[in-house]
Amino acid sequence: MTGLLPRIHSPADVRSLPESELPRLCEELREEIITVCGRVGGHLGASLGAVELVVALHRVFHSPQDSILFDVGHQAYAHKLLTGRRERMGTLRQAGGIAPFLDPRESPLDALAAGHSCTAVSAGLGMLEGKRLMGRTGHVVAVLGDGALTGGLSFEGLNNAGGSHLPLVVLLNDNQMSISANVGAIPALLRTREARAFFEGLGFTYLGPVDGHDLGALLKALREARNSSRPVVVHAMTQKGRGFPPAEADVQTRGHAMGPYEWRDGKLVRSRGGQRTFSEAFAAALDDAMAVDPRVVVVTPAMLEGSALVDLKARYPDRVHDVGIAEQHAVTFCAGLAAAGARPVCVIYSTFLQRAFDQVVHDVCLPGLPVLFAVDRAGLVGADGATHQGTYDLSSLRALPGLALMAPVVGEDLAPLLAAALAAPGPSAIRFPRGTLPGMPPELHAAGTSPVQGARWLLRAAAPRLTLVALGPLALAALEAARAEPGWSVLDPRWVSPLDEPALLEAAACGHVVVVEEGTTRGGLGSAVLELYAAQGCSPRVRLMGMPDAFIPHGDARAQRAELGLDAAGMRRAGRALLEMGR
Ligand SMILES: Cc1ncc(C[n+]2csc(CCOP(=O)(O)OP(=O)(O)O)c2C)c(N)n1
Ligand SMILES: CC(=O)[C@@H](O)[C@H](O)COP(=O)(O)O
Ligand SMILES: [Mg+2]
Repeated sequence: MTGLLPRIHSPADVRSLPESELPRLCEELREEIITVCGRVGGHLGASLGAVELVVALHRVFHSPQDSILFDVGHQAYAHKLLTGRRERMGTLRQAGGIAPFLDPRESPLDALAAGHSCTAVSAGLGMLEGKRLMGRTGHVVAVLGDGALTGGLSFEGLNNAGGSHLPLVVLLNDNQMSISANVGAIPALLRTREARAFFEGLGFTYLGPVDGHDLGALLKALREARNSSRPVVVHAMTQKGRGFPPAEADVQTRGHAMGPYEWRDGKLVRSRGGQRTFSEAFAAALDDAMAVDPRVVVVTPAMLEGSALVDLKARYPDRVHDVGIAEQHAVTFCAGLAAAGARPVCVIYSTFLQRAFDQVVHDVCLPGLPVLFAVDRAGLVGADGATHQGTYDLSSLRALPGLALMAPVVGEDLAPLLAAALAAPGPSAIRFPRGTLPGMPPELHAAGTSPVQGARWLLRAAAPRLTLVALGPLALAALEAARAEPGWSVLDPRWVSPLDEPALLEAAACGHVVVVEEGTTRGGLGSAVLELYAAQGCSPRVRLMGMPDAFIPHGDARAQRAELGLDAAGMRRAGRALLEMGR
């Protein structure tokens, strides 16, 4: 018997199937998602839980005339499979392949470009209003998870939508999970009868709760929602990871995001590498700091798992706070903690910190409060692509008066930098990348990891011709490059703000400086160095290397580094070209 999926190229094909075939279609979608994720990894749990929702949505709504907006987009693999991308799904999250989330540039059936959470209601309402303004018809459905209801932006949208009386359909995919178990009062309220009163109080018609795996019930509720002339919430209860026993059994995340896996002798084998990550090393340093200083508290906006804080939370349940997908709140909550005398550490991905920039400026830096931002996933992140690259933390944080900004080269740098940050009277940030810890090269052993004040020479040429000023782990590639080039020195600036000005002026004395950072070159470390040289009337030849003025898509981070010249070979090429210019 041939499958149904190969015959489905668009939502119209889903609509043309007899309703009795839909359960089989769901089964095939699950099999395909499990197979694809096994090969290439991905957001398995959420996508498995949303299979029936996706099928029912495409059955009831006619996209692209109707717009279906998936919050984040990590739950929408079934949507990708039903919208002409099945044959390319094996390229998911790889360079040039199918995108990790949804993007209208990949398919006109992706109504919303996303990757960050809590945007669907606002964008959906805007689309509905935009269609009205442009004289276009078509329904709009915002599909969001219970996790998205921990974020303020969703509520800004719900407030506006409920007051607008426009017929926005909100499909609430309630699986009781964010990445970890969901947190706070609102998810708890969703489990009670108050859910109806809550949404009705906000101006919505409430339909549910419906079993989100019961196609009949879903189709009925969605048809009713489609026919409504006012805002509607359809509350669907789903199971994250459904249909894949290892995900269903994973109490931590229900298989939220999994690396490639395979079955051997009936058992699932995951290749996790086993090496320690920067996040894990930072969490270990935090553990030590918390043991000796009871003022230290840790705050994460819904990234306990990714930031390796699960064990720390178990050890210090009252001093590690998961505040939900609420970056703005996380930062201002830290400001309050600091104002009360605590030493808060806000562990936050670089890309998600973007959402809380004003809170960093207004609530933390302006009053000069001692909040430490542990900026995880700084730089290239790989398969999550453009929405998740840690591109802007250096250039945005560097601009803030009084904020000390530091970067470790190796894991051994983390504890001394953390100690320095916790001892500082004002705000500070330590940025570190996604991925495993590098080894400690002999030059770093010699230079040492403390004291941490100022820059650190990792290699000093006897007759210097060029200095590589390289931030974070890129200093290791700089060392490799410089070892092969006579007359090249390597300076690890360690602090982007305040800059170690004497060391950077010394770096310029040889006449040629290459500044390397994993962040946008617009306004980052390189710009800071150029500003210093301009202010001091010092004019070496300078080349800036970093992330370009463009959004970098999904791909292998290591390969992308090489493409951008952020490896030893690229630094050698750049340095040589700079020296050539001087001839
Ligand atoms: C602004 C922002 N913060 C954090 C994340 C990381 N993140 C991605 S999915 C997710 C959980 C979302 O939970 P929910 O909306 O309930 O969807 P589910 O995964 O349960 O289907 C989180 C925290 C993000 N994508 N965007
Ligand atoms: C969808 C989302 O935002 C997260 O699941 C993210 O993909 C996690 O990234 P890490 O794998 O780097 O923790
Ligand atoms: Mg959820």
